[in-house]
This record gives sequence, structure tokens and C-alpha cells, in this order.
Amino acid sequence: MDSGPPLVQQHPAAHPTTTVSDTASLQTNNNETPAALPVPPVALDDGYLPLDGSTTTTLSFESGIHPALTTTDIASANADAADQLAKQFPSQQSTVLTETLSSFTSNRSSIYSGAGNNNNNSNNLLSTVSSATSTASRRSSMQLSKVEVRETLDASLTENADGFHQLKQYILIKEIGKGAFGKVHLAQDENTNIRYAVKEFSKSKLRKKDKANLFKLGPRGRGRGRRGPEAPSPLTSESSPLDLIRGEVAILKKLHHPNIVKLYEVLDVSAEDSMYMVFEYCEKGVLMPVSLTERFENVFSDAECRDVFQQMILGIEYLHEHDIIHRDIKPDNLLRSGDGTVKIVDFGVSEMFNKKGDDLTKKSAGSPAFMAPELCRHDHGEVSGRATDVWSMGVTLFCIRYGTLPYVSESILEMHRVIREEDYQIPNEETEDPLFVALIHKLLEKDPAKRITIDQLRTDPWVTNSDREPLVSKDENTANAVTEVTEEDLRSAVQKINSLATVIKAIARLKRGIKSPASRPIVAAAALQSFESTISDRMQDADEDATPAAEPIVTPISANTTPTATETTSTTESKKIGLEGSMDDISLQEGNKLADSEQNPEEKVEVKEAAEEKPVDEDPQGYEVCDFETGMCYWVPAKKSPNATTTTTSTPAPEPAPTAIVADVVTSADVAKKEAVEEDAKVDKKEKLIKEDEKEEEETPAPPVEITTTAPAEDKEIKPSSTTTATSTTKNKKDEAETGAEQDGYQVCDSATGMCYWIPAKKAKVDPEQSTASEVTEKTEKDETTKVARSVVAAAVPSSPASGLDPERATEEASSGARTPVSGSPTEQSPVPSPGSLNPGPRLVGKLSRDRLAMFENS
Ligand SMILES: Nc1ncnc2c1ncn2[C@@H]1O[C@H](COP(=O)(O)OP(=O)(O)OP(=O)(O)O)[C@@H](O)[C@H]1O
Repeated sequence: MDSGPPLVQQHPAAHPTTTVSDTASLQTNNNETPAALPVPPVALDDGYLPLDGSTTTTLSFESGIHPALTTTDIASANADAADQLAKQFPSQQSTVLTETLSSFTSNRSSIYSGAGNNNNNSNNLLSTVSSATSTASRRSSMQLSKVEVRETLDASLTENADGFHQLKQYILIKEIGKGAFGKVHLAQDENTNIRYAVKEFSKSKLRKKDKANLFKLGPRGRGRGRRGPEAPSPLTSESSPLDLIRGEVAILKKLHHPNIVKLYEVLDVSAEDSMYMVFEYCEKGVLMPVSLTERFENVFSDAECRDVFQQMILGIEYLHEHDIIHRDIKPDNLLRSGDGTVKIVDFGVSEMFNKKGDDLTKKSAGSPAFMAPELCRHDHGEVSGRATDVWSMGVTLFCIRYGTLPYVSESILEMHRVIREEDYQIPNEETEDPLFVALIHKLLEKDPAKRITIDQLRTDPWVTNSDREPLVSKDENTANAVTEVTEEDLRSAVQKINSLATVIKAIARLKRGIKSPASRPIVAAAALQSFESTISDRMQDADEDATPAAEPIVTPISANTTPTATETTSTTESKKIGLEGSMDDISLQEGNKLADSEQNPEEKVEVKEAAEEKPVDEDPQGYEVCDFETGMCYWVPAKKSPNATTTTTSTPAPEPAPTAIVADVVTSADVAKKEAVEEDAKVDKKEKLIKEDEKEEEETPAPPVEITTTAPAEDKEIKPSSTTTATSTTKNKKDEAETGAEQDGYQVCDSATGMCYWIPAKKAKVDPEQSTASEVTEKTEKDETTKVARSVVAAAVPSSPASGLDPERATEEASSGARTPVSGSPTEQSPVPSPGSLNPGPRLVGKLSRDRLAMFENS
């Protein structure tokens, strides 16, 4: 293979990828002129060329490049260089590099002409851009190749030899920012040394936000997580929190423009709470930090403002032309790559309209200070999305020019009022360029119908510097077509086989439930392992059966359908029951049931049979409650005794146990659809539950769920901590009296949700004699228990650090009964599993505390 000339690795956006050849080269150091002789690039230690304002930057070009660049010259130079790159990087990376070259073209031409302009004394590269080259370079930048966004469903986060976290080929170097849903990392591709910004999203945070929006704001909620029945576009009709990312990904995948951040890859670490979006790295970061209270001193010059604003116009024009409204334009969402190119980021609240030309929206989104006056009303009707973006562009221009916001207020409501009703002040208006002042007035026009449009902006005299710096034509700017985001795009944006994703997310949930070592009952680890292996088998089966790009295998959960364990045990059954959109919604209960059956082969059969007999559309008589704090939703069946909810027991107890408000913990992503139907039932039931809670509190001094004392470290008995034991005993007796069945077991608390569950030992299945003997054995033969514990732990956490469970410690804990001292809130506490818990059929019985119910009710 012809290796071509040597190559210096550079970042796609920050560093132009160039080849070294015996051609003209250019050396710039702010206002230095180009060097006359070829100078080979000097790579830094990390393999990158330096390219910042303070350092001399050496760039080497192909022969034939001349200051009077034409688009054709540039394109052909790029093509040559791309060829060479492709030889060096025969893999898919060459596509990325091709784009890099196109982007860099603008930098090259700008630097060249700017450096040659001896009349320009500015140290800022941006302000040296002449109108001709600026237009030419932008034109050439439009020729972006389309890079296919890769999607990885089963990525894993590992640690490399140097101690860095690694996600596929991306080494996470350091944190460079924090988003609302997770960190942003600087990452480097271990194969190419190309740098990326990897944005992390916590799925649980997304879910939480989604639910909170649903309760708090309904479909008009701000930010990721907006959805609702009246949502008109695919972006807002998602049925699972994860889908909210899918909408953003689906839009970003369609966009190919130099002023819009490029998304390269989406990675879902299926067994963890995180998913990642791999973006082009914008080395220079945000355009400008904007504060409500402080003025930013280092404001942009007139020329810099113009350059940035022109790029904003081009980016927004491209979006609007393709019926996409950004809805959150602000300096924070404008990043700059190493060559100064402005990149519009954050499409989390963007909206794509299906109908050409339609941009009417009822939704409020964006940051209050940048919100158009027509959106600053409680019940605004439909407003033009395009006009609201233009307003935000005006506020942004104001910010970068003056370092402050045009409208400032301490509260959002007041901010809305001020934006609607008051006038802003332009600092030093008398000395300001009248063309600039006029433009600000046209942008910050309160009446959207009179506000300047993007078309008018492109010919505005300040924008074009009185025609000295015209923009590239609209046709060229919008040439890269954006096709409509379809439902299929949304479905395929992140994950390809929905049914598998459902299952995978369930594992993550199970893991979350036993995340903190202090709250990991050993049985849960065993359950997790067997659940995982069951799932893994199913996945293989489903993989073989799956038809790519087929309709989702599952359909939305219906208001009256509660999935059971076996409904998720095969794809066929999933089809019947339906969990569309709730990819992550397999219940803990189901996990435990599966695990249970795994541990008890005899019972496994029973579980299966019971479920097969159960009619699919059976109304389980109950209702769903959602935890406002966590975003988790729970299915609360009509009150039955704990026995009645046991998977293997079909006879309901005559009366419910008053202390155990029973929750078959089944989550659902489609709360909105159910909400209307179940609203009335909920109110009644909640009242009842609260009353029962109160009654119970009167009867039982120590609340059964809130364990308030710590398990003594020296307590070697394998049983729950003292308070828990006492509580459990009380409860058991009550259960026994009312249901006729003794309920021995233990309580586990889910650290993620704060919910505690009662897990009964499976005495109903055991011969009474054996049971007694077994109890005695468990209490007296500590060694034996230790042995059992060891085997369970060993089976559950063979050697996988991913499980996060230290087998040695878990074994010790299991055998000694000593747990990390518990204190404070129930979420930090973890009762010790009883010996019976090592081999019980764990059944999750949740208790909804009064507070939680009240919180739900208030919300
Ligand atoms: N592509 C990128 N290149 C360089 N830095 C980035 C990039 N994306 C994000 N960052 C950095 O991370 C910070 C936070 O990212 P971002 O603005 O996307 O999150 P956010 O808008 O606060 O939250 P979210 O988008 O999740 O609602 C940014 O301010 C910026 O400093």
C-alpha cells in the first residue's frame, strides 16, 4: 500500500488534517505573514499540531493552493488529501477525516488571506477574515460529506491499562463540562488520536425528568422530557424517557452543516445507567459564559460579532429551511472549534415539523432569558417557532456584544413579564454603530409578525458589512438536504431491536436496586445473575428471530394490563402483552421471579404454567402510582394479601394485610396514556391507603419501613437488624392473624428509589417439619450458612467487577449478619437477609409510605 506522505494527527474540528508535502506551507502567528518556504508541521507530544492564539501554528498545504482560493481549488485539494488519508486510515475513519478537511478549508483560506492582509492590526484571527475569503470559505465548508452515525447498543465502559475509562475505542481523558443529564468528557480515539466530546446521559435522570415534566408541566414542559398526548410531532410523542434522546439523535443524524455540531456515534451501555453521544470536539468551548448577575467583560469586537452572527444565521437558516426549530439558542449552546467555527449544539428541545413550512408550536422551551415575548405567557397559543429562534439570536447577539442580557430579572415569572412588557437599554447607544443598533431593534421586536426574518437578515447592512461581507447563497447553504425524521428514524436512532433493549434495561434496573454495597442483599445478587443469564439466553433466541427494522415487537402497555414475569420470558409473549416504548420496564419483581425459578427448578415450572394459563388481557384490578422524585411508576394491585400476589399462589387472601400495601412492582413508561383513565380510581385508593397508613402507625410504634436503628456490627446472628426484626415480627403476626399464613422473610430497600420491599421466605412451599428444622439449622449452624452464602455469592459474582459486588465482603456479610452500619434515611439502610433469604422465592412487596403518597397526590 502506498502510505503517502506522512500524516500528523489532528482533531477533525480543532485541527485541520493536513498532509505534509513538498509544497507551499503557511506559518501563522496571529498577524505574521506566511512563511515563504515549506515548513513541515511540528507535532506536539500528543500528536496534535498546536493551534491556539499564543502559539505559532505551522500548516502545510497541497501544492497549487493560492491566496486567491476558489471553491474548486479547495475541493480538489481536499479530495487529494482525503485520498491520502483514506490510504492511511482505510477504515471508516477516513470518512470522518474527509469531512475534517472540508471544515478546515475555511480555516485555511481565512488564515491565508487574513495573514496576508497587512492593513489589519487585529490579533484576532476572526477579525482578519476578508469578505471574499469568508464567503468562499463558508461556501466550501458547505461541502460536507455525510458521516453515518454509528449506533452501539451493547457498549461497555472499561478501564484501560493506564487507568483511563474507555468506551469502545474512546479513551475518556478528562471531564470538560457538565450537562443537565451527565458529564461531558474529552475523549480520544485510541486508533486515530482524534479527539471527541463524549456527552454522557444518565438514563435514570432522563426518566426522572420525563416524569417530573409530565406531572409538573405536562406536554409544555421545558427541556428533554417533554411529551404528552397533544404533542404533535414525532419528537414529542415518545413513550419512554430514553426516547427523548432518540428524538435528539434522530435530528442530529440528519444534519450536515459546518455550523452544527456533528454527532458521530451513540453508545448505549446497556447494563449501566449511562448512554453516550460522541460529538465533534469543539476545542474553544462555549462562545461566552452568560450570567444573570454579572457582566462578562471580555466582549466581542464588532467584527467578531459579525463573524459569529453570520455563522449563526447560516446554521439557523439551514435548520429552519429543513423545518427544524432549535428553540434554545443562546451563547451556552454555541461552541467554537479550534479554527473558530461556530457550532450550534444541544438539540434536546428542538422540534422538527412534518409539514413543509409549518412551524407553529404551542410549546414553551428554552432558557427564560432568551425566550421570545410571545412564549412568555402562561397560555400562549400557537406561535411561530422560526420567529422565536430569531428573537433568541437577537438576545445572543446582544450578549456577545455587551456581555450582559437585555432583560434581567430574579424570578422566571418576573423575567417573563419584563420580556413581554419592558424595553431594554443598549449600553452606550450614542456611540454604537447605528446599523448594529437598528439590527438589535429588528431582532428584539416584540411582535413576532414584525420581527426580522432569516431571509431579511442575510441582506441586513450590518450583517453584510454593507455588502462587503455577503453570506453564501441560501441555495448553497441549504444544499445538504435533511430528510424528514420518521417514526422509524426515532426507533432506530439508538437501538435496533427494541425487545432486547427492554430486557437489557431491566438488568440495569436490577443492578441499580442493589448498587450500594450496604444495600445489596445477597439474594439479589444471585437473582441478578440468574436473571442475566436467563435474559442472555433469551436475547440469543430473539436475536436469531429478530427481523431488523421490523415494527416494534411489543406494543404499548394498556391501562389494564400488568405484565407478569413470563410475559417477558419470550419474545412471542412480549408481542402479546406489549411494552412498546418502555424498553426499560421489566419489573424487579419479574427479575426476582425469574431468578427464583432459576434457583428452584420445581417452582420454575409452576411459574411458567401459571402464567401461561393467565389470560393476556386480564384486568389485574389496581392502579398505577408514580413516584414524583424518582420517576418510577409502580403498579399497585387492588389490595390482596401478600400471599395473593405470590407468583406461585393463585388463591387471594380474604383480607389485605393492613401494613403491607401491596405493590407488584411493575413499571410502565406510558403513564400519560393511562392517566386519564385511572385518575379517579387513584384518588379513592390513595385516600384509603393513607388512612391505612395512619391506622398502622397508631398500632405499630416503629414504622415498618423506616428502619431507624443500625444493625450492631457485633450481631453475628443472621437475621435483620434489631429494629427490623421487631418490626417484622409485629408485621408477621399481624399478617398471620389476618391472612392465616405466617409471613417470615426480610425487608430490602431499593437505594435508588427509597422503596422498601418485604421478601417472604417461602414457607408455604415447605413441609412444616422441614421448615422448622431448617429454621433451627439456619439459626444455629452459622458455618453451614456461611457455606451456603459463599456458594450463592460465588455464583452471583464469580469474578466480574462489573457486578460491583465484592464476593468476599458479601460472603462475610451474609454469614455474619453484619452489614455496613445503617443510619439515617431508609434509603441508606439495608436489613440483613435472613438465612431463608438465601433460598427463598423473593417476592417484592412494596410499602408506599404516606409521605410518598402525599407527595404523589400533591404533584
Ligand atoms: N462538542 C463539545 N465540545 C467541547 N465541549 C463541549 C461539547 N459539548 C459540550 N461541551 C462542554 O460541556 C458543557 C455542557 O454541555 P452541554 O451544553 O451540551 O450541556 P447542557 O446544555 O448544560 O445540558 P443538556 O444538553 O444535557 O441539557 C458545555 O458548556 C461545554 O463546555
